[in-house]
Amino acid sequence: ACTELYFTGGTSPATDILGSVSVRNIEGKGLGLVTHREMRPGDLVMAVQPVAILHGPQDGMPSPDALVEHLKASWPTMTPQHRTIVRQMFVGSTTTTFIPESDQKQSTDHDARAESTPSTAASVAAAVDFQAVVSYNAYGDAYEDLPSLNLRGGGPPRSHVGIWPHFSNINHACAPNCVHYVVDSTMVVRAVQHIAQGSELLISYLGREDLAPRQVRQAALQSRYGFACDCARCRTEAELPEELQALLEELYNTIRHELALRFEHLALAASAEAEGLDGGGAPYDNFDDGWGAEEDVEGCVDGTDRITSGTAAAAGSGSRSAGSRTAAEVAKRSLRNQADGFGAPILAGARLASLGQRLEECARQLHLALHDLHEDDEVCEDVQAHNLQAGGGQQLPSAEAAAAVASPAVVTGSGRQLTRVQTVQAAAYQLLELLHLQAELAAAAVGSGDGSTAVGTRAKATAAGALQACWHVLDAISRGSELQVFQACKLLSDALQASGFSSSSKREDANVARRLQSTPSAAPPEVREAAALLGQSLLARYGPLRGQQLTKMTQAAIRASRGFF
Ligand SMILES: C[S@@+](CC[C@H](N)C(=O)[O-])C[C@H]1O[C@@H](n2cnc3c(N)ncnc32)[C@H](O)[C@@H]1O
Repeated sequence: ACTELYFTGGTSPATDILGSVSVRNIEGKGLGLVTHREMRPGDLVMAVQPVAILHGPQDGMPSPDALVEHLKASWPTMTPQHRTIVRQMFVGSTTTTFIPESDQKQSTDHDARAESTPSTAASVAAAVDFQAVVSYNAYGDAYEDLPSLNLRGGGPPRSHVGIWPHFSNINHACAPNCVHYVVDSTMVVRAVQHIAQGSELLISYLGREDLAPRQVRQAALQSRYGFACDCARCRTEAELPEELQALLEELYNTIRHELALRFEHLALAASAEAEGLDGGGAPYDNFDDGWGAEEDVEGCVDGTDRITSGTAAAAGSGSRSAGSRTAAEVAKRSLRNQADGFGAPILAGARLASLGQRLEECARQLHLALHDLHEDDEVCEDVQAHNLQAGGGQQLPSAEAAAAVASPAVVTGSGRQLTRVQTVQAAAYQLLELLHLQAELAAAAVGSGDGSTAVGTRAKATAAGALQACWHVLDAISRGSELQVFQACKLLSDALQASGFSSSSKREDANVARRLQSTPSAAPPEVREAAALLGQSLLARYGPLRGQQLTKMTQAAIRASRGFF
């Protein structure tokens, strides 16, 4: 259902499409949305039009305050149904009384009568806490779904801040069973897992912060939405040994506040050097990575987050790249942007080597912790442990530990409950991303030399392994997310290039999806495997697409991912 939405230029369904779902009281959470039938990955939960929305340029997302003013101003002309929806929205307390479905129409009619004159509408408006409605229910992002924007031939991506009916009833989980995104002005929600009939439908409120360890996620949710998250992932992570939880937090801080910045500095220095400037001596800690201080993030529209307060949206630039990319992504993007100016001397240089050592040391610590966890974990059936046990833990050299941590075999768990190992990997996601980047750079540096050394081959294997591990981590905690789709695109592009199935020319790449579909057996196994992973991500995000539609969506996703990384 609703696949046309992705392909037709800017037109949105005139009416809301709602799957078989309804609002229920959920213990400890107030209201929530449950499904009346079993759902599969890709099933549509809803495609709904906003009650109120403001658009802006990508780097100028409208502020929550502007949305508050917009709501107030449009109140008199809003449909009675929309007014009722807004008045019943969560405003900071979970004591909202649940209105049974059978009474909802009645109450809507009653509200419509009560507000039929402008003066009653004005007095009702005075009683609505618009600020709180926006704080707890609005959602903003620096851009809409990029592959479908691409398909619809839309112009530059627009930012948006809005409120959508039904969507605002969905509660949060750190490894949710649904994905959500905006196409034009339509909010689309789809199931990304098998969901049993009667289960609660859940999304993530966190954006990229869902790649952080439990303490960081919990602090964000508490300060922005006022609740202590007790989801399955949080509970599993809370049961990890305390030292391991502390290590994950430490690794997260090291990666985010130190190593990603150093990688970015390396990129800037490289480009300065390429231009003949003396950029190499600048202290890395003077670089602004676009994240701002941790405290600054609080209370802003954080990328894919909902709005957290009426204060200025997206502190700083208001763009998703500042608000919700991981620090590793920022570094990656920066490096790729500079790719033209990159010279082998920098890539092969001492700085890359010392960064690599720091990363490998982090990976070694994580490897040892995973090794202990595995030994400790008698029922860890779906974890293939060979790479955890390789080298007997303590003795494993750090480079091999890095390769082992980056191996996707660690995260092949397919059970519906996250394993403890999967929660550890998810909390260390940014380490995997940087390992991938570092290995890719190392391979490129060797490649620019004699191009065929064992070091280069190993680096390439580590890079591919780390990228696959990233995909699997995302499959466990945010299947169907934009990031998972884009990581799959990168995997496919890399596999195509490595196998020689496709040249690196863009024109050639644009035909990749078509060729893969028409002659799948002609593709080498690693290409078919990467194409299958991309297919899974696309199914979860966009529902079942067939023939031409799937080909077009694959091409659009690959194009959009190029602009992203
Ligand atoms: C957009 S509303 C979601 C619907 C809301 N539960 C209601 O009663 O209308 C967001 C609020 O729901 C509550 N909430 C969402 N996810 C929760 C969770 N996992 N645990 C507890 N409360 C949650 C929090 O109070 C949060 O501020």
